[in-house]
Amino acid sequence: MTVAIIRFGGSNCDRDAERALAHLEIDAEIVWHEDGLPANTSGIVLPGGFSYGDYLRAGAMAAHSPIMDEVREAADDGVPVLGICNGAQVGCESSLTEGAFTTNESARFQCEHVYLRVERDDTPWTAAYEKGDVIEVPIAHGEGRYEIDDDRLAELEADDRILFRYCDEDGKTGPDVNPNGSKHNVAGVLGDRKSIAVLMPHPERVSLPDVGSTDGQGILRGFETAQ
Ligand SMILES: NC(=O)CC[C@H](N)C(=O)O
Repeated sequence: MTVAIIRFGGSNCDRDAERALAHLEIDAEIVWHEDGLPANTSGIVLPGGFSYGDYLRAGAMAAHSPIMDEVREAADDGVPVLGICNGAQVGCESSLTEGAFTTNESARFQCEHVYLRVERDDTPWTAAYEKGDVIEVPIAHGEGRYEIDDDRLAELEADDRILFRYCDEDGKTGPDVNPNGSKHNVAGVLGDRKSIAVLMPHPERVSLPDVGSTDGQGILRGFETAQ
């Protein structure tokens, strides 16, 4: 089992993901996007960063790399795919997941710890938690406001495809605990199967005990659970 962490020009959280996965003894390697997916790929991380300097819209240019066609095919074959922050933006821009991550309501880059409520626990990414659990995970983005049209959001909610919502310490969601103005406090969503997920917060930054919290480990363990 090898998780391919796809590096685009401007990715900067690829090594963080590699270290966090190594700590969990999940085999992973960084793959330059122009080299294509290795044949033994059993999982895919679209890491955080500023691919192509966030030109046009964050993630929009990386979404056009030919490797994203391979990612789509692998995802359709059931290979687990996790998009983190800029990777979440790439995921939405390449239609792996629905909606878009747009400029924060504050119009500023925000770097802070937030609370997330686990909205369902029957996915590889959340099997380590219980539905309703609250985890603390950092955000670091300027374009993290989840946007989607109302009808489509209602369908996603009816299909139970919202994975995480921003909340307070007690798990209450609402406009006052919404760091970036995301619609319905959405912080992470599933694609058209449970093995495809994207989220704006950074689980790989709270996975090593040395950095003070391991709340994000369960999300990365999805690569084991999905096998
Ligand atoms: N940490 C990141 O991945 C940065 C995300 C993105 N480029 C933004 O600022 O919105």
